[in-house]
Amino acid sequence: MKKERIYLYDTTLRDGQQTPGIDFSIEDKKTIAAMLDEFGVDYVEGGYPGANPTDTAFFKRRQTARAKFVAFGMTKRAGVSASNDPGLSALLQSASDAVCFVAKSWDYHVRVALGCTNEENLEGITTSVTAARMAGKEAMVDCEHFFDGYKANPEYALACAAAAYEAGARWVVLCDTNGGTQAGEVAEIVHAVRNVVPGERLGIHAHNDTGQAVAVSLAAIDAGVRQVQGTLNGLGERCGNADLIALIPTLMLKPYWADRFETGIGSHALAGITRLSHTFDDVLNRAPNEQAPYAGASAFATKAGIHASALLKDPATYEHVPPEAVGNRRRLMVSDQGGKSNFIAELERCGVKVAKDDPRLDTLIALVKEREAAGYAYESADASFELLARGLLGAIPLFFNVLSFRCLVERRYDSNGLIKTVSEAIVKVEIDGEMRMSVAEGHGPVNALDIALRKDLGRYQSEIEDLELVDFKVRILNGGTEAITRVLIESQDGTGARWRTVGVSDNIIDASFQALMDSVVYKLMKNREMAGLVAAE
Ligand SMILES: CC(=O)SCCNC(=O)CCNC(=O)[C@H](O)C(C)(C)COP(=O)(O)OP(=O)(O)OC[C@H]1O[C@@H](n2cnc3c(N)ncnc32)[C@H](O)[C@@H]1OP(=O)(O)O
Ligand SMILES: CC(=O)C(=O)O
Repeated sequence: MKKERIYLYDTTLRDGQQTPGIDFSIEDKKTIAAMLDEFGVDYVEGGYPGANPTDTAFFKRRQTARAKFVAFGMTKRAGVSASNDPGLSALLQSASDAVCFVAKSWDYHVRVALGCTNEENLEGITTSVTAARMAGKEAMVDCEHFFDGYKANPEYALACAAAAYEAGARWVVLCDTNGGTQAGEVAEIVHAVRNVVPGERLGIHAHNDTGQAVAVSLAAIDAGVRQVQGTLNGLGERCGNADLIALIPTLMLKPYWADRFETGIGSHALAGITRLSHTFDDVLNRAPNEQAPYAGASAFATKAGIHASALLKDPATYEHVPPEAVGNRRRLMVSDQGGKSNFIAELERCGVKVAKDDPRLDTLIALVKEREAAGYAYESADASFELLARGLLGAIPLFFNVLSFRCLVERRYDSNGLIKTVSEAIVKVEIDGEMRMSVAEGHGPVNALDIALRKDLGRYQSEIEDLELVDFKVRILNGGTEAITRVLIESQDGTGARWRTVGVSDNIIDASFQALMDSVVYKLMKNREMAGLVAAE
């Protein structure tokens, strides 16, 4: 059976830009357009030329090599001719391959938001599409509020879709602008629209206000539309748009879709989708969503011993698709939910081999479970786990011995009576039989301790110069005056490697110091490339 083509339309740079807190620079836009182009989507909607200086400048030249570069904007205003509408002119003069017009298709909006007649709105659609085509551009129309409009006045919503189609729009896109339409309703309405516009000219643009944007988009495809609009990581106004990072693998890997449809994305590119998702988060300067379908760090992770045991026998037992297909990886994590299989897999990842019947493995598991009950979280602290395991199963050199540490937080008043809070720390360590004492001031007690600990480690000092703390999280595990505190620290070094360590105590400074110590010791151990050297033989 010949597969039908689904066209992928990305609106990250336009609807994504409408997300609260998102403000792309022109350089961001160029980077993102290039990423999308290389990935293989069919259309990149670059923004709204004429609406702001960034978008106007961005449309001075074509920004994609392969994908069609689309300018977005509204249809001609009522009461002016096409040639006298500055908004329309900006779209037509932009260096785009296509123009996507947003048009009203709900008579209530025509009356309230536009304040013109239904006929004037239809005329605006026809005139705008014709003008874009005459300018040599592919024209398409986003029928705003189409589903709500159809429910209120089906004849008028259909007349808007038909006007766009009859004027020669390549795509008539049905938008669930307020994001409340249910998947079943969308399917029903798409079937009705196909009486006036053929499915191969219809698109869907869904918002995620009920958490169903991907489901709604798939329902529309099932009902006959052949273009789907969405964004990277589901960015978009309010709760976002259909997430292309979830939608594309579903279309390509699930036989229900893949047996009938194809996209312009190859399987090699699909294996880069996790990287695409994370690189995009980097551009936004935000942490990736660990639970994101397909691309999240937890998407193929398990803590559960029963799952890990079966996964090691055959990954298909607990995976709906192979993680490699989307460039992600399987993670069997150690925790109080894990059995021997989780531990053996994690130890192997660290380069430590241990037999399933080695009694030290039972000791390690018991120790991890006991410590987790006390508040440690080893699934989030890979380096602390490795140190614990290597200490128990093999050997870790005693690089240095901390004899004591002290922390002081003092509130001082200067001569003008202004308050200044100062943190000071003193750390005493013994290295090669010699005692060294370091004193440091910091922005807070933990910062002061960190500086003091890393100030003078004798012959190891040069090895930790590139060590950097990149994240510090504190969690109070129980309330009251005897609260237990868990500190998680993320560190990195000049090689770009990152590792996480944990400390737990009823004293936040003590918990922080444990996590700091683990970070430094892990770095020294990593430097020596100890993998294999301390394996439990
Ligand atoms: C569903 C969506 O996401 S659609 C995309 C929404 N995105 C944006 O609005 C972002 C970019 N927008 C902008 O920068 C500005 O709104 C501009 C530059 C487009 C227009 O700015 P202004 O001229 O100051 O108008 P303003 O934003 O106040 O109001 C929008 C106007 O467009 C009109 N309009 C809205 N949709 C349409 C349409 N499809 N066709 C014709 N006119 C329309 C409104 O009736 C309103 O007209 P009015 O000024 O006579 O009341
Ligand atoms: C066009 C658009 O973004 C919408 O209707 O939601």
